[in-house]
Amino acid sequence: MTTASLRLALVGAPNTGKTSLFNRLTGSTQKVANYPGVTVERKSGSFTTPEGRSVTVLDLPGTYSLRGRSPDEEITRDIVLGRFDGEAVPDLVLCVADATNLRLTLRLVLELKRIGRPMLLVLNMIDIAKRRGVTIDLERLSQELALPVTTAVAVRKGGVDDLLKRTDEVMARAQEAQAANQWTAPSISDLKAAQREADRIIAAAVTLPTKPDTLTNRIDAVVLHPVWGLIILALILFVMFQAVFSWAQPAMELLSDSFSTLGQWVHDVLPESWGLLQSFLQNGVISGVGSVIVFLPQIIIIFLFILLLEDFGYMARAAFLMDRIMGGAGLHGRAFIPLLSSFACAIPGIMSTRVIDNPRDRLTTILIAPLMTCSARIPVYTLIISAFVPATRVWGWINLQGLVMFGLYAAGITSALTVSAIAKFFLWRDHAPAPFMLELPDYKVPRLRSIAIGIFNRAKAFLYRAGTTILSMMVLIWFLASFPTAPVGAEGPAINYSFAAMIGHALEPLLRPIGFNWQIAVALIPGMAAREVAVAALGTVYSIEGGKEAAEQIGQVLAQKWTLATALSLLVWYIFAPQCASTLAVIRRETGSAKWMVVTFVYMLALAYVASLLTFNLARALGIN
Ligand SMILES: Nc1nc2c(ncn2[C@@H]2O[C@H](COP(=O)(O)OP(=O)(O)OP(=O)(O)O)[C@@H](O)[C@H]2O)c(=O)[nH]1
Ligand SMILES: [Mg+2]
Repeated sequence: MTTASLRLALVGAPNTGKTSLFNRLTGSTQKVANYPGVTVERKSGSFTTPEGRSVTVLDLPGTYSLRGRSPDEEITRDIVLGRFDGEAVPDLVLCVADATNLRLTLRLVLELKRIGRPMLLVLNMIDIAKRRGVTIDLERLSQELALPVTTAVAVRKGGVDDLLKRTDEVMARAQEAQAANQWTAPSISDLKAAQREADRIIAAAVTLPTKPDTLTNRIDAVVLHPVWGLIILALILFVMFQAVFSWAQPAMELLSDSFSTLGQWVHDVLPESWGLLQSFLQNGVISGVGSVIVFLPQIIIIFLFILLLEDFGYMARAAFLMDRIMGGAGLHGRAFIPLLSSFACAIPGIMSTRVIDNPRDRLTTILIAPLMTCSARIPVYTLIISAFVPATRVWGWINLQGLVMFGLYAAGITSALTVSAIAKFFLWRDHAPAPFMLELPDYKVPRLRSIAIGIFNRAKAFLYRAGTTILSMMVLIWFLASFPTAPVGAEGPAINYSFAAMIGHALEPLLRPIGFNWQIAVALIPGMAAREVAVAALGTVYSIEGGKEAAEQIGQVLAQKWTLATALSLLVWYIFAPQCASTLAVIRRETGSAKWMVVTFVYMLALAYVASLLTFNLARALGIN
């Protein structure tokens, strides 16, 4: 037995459970969801087989063929063929199939055989196949394909035991299983021939139940209905935003009170002569970082909804429903899931545009993804909404704050569609998007474990940001807002003499037309590191300015210091402004040029300024002050 690590690659059609297998084998927590195109990168992990072989396993994007039609499929092709930079060909190709739907994976298996690498076919989701009464003659299948075949249930403990055993067996005979690489890119007629062969093998080895699964069809009859479907989609989103405000409230108040108490405690415990440290801890660290962490309950609720819908299998349906509307705006149906992922954060959203094969369709999607309301905007929106929108109910049952939040999300979506329509009109009028094809997965009962992991990962990322980017920005802002100290005998709050005030006042003339004061100007620049920083920065600036009454809640301070017109203008600013440096960096990486990064920055900034200018002046003209 060799001591060098064996290299194993997970290859298969999209949504067959490759990442679930990867997680089960390696103990990782990579993202799993019930729609095609979740994985768009190569991920590696390791484990040891029962016989003690150490294995490096690669999780790859799903693909129907090695032709490499889109950037994510190219990654899979290059790894499998050994063309990926710094990566040797895999020692074993683990071909993963959905046991309830073998057609497309078997065609891929026939193509993969031409590479001449040792292979093992895994029929995953055998639990579902059994429940539905699908019977598969494994011996016959193995004979027909001339390959070893095993079954697995990636999501169940012990569900990969047989797979591990078979991996050892195959590796022991790996030398014999090798052959020369005869792969060439298949033509359409090659694919058709392979599909006929796959269908023949399925007819020989698989018996389908007499009563096919009708639950998925019954749900789809309602959910995909051209009218009911859209109403249901709108209702789901509506309930989600209502929940974000109503359910999160108690937890947020608890967190907010805890941070105030902590701040007060630090204030009381430290001797008066330690004023600088006192101010640093209370105003910089606790009030700054605390003002962001308070939003954790909202982030958790929004992700609970999104993850449940993803795992249930609804998201691919939503993409299908939105295809017509998106097509009208010049977007490909495949853009839906990347745009939806951008609700979490534009960065994974932009990365998941890799599933779009046409470069123009992909670029349009990348350009508008930052307009979708990412979760970093939630703190900014919530802070301003809670300070200025009364928590009353409209028609007795609709939470007004939730309604405004819904409106802000809708504004983000509408503007994204508009920008796409404009881009299409001016840049590529002659280009018609290719027809949209997406396999609709069967509905599955959401798995508690993967929902929990998803929420945990999101919460961790959020807290990590609070502890790193946001904390370090807060230290900087506290410093800028505290130094230089006020000269002896000076009047007014000391902050008026600080660097922060100097910077803020320098920028103020530019921002006054849109209703921003110098404190907002100070918050916007560090807000480029992460949007939430703006909230924390306002917290720090106002709490230093407030002096003794600093324990007051930031929301109450804003309600006193800003006019409603300013608040509205800032909300609108946050819909459009390119307030995130990491997103710009990812645009540069994914488009391979600085050009599109600059284009995004400029168009979003222009949009933000004009929209805020209109909002502020309109609000004042209407007498809202
Ligand atoms: N019941 C059951 N569900 C499974 C099994 N394996 C995966 N799933 C579910 O199938 C869905 C897809 O799983 P993923 O692991 O994301 O599939 P993937 O092949 O990585 O998908 P892509 O990255 O999009 O190619 C998820 O909802 C999983 O929970 C299984 O063996 N049994
Ligand atoms: Mg995957």
